[in-house]
Amino acid sequence: MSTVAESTLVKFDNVSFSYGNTPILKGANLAIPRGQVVAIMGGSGSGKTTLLRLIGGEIRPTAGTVHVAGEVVHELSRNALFTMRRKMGMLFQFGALFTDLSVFDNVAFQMREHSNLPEDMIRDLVLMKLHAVGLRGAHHLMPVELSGGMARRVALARSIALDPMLMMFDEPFTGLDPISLSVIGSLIRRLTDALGMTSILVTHDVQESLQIVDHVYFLADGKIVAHGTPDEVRQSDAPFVHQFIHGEVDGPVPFHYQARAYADDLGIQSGGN
Ligand SMILES: Nc1ncnc2c1ncn2[C@@H]1O[C@H](COP(=O)(O)OP(=O)(O)OP(=O)(O)O)[C@@H](O)[C@H]1O
Repeated sequence: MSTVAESTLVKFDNVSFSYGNTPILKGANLAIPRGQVVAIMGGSGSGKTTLLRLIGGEIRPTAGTVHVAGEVVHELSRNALFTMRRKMGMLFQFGALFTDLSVFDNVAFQMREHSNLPEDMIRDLVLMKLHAVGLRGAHHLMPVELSGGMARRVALARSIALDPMLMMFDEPFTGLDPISLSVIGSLIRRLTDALGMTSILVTHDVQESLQIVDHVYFLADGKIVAHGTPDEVRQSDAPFVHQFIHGEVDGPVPFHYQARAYADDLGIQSGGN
């Protein structure tokens, strides 16, 4: 019997994870309700992508449990994990399109691979997904003919081809001009609502994500150290949250990578004696 509430889609219970001897997550706790768009923020290398990979079952926690839709991901059989993954869509920053396939065939690809739908139905579904991202008229183009923003929208249409329950976005805004960036942001929000999905966004783009998310989680030192609604985080006095939201160079997330004393590197004696 599942102990995870019906309304919770993703839950981390005391999850730890290490790459070799390097601990990345150290007892992280997190609960993401169904239907929400949430952002995970944290310093570079804090483990945000690792968190997504744990949800997708690509890697296993060294301690604790990751629940998705009431199932413990790392206890699933190979087949069950495969089925679960088909309910997850992923859009990564460098999630390139197949360059030798048209826009239409890029979006149709997964439907053809993973369903027995007849071609006329695939055609209608592909055009519907492309319409949702505003690119039905571009179905015949090749990826090389698209702008960066259009390519990202096609990748988005492709990632929702199989109507996922959960979408994971890793840096979806990187490299986009301001207009394309807000188009992608509002599409993430609108598609999540219209398709009844849940979306997790890993991003450094604070201002854009605060416009579209329901909740923000801050990851630091292997744990979720703070979370709240956009209004709560904007008003937060917590130093870590403040540094992030206001883009301050130094703070709890240090500017300098940990180093020995400067004097030692320069080969001079440090002061005092
Ligand atoms: N396959 C791997 N093997 C060993 N170390 C890894 C591997 N993948 C990531 N790491 C390390 O684990 C840490 C966390 O990586 P992760 O990609 O989860 O961070 P992140 O928060 O997404 O970072 P960024 O914002 O810079 O993308 C980093 O220090 C990274 O160098």
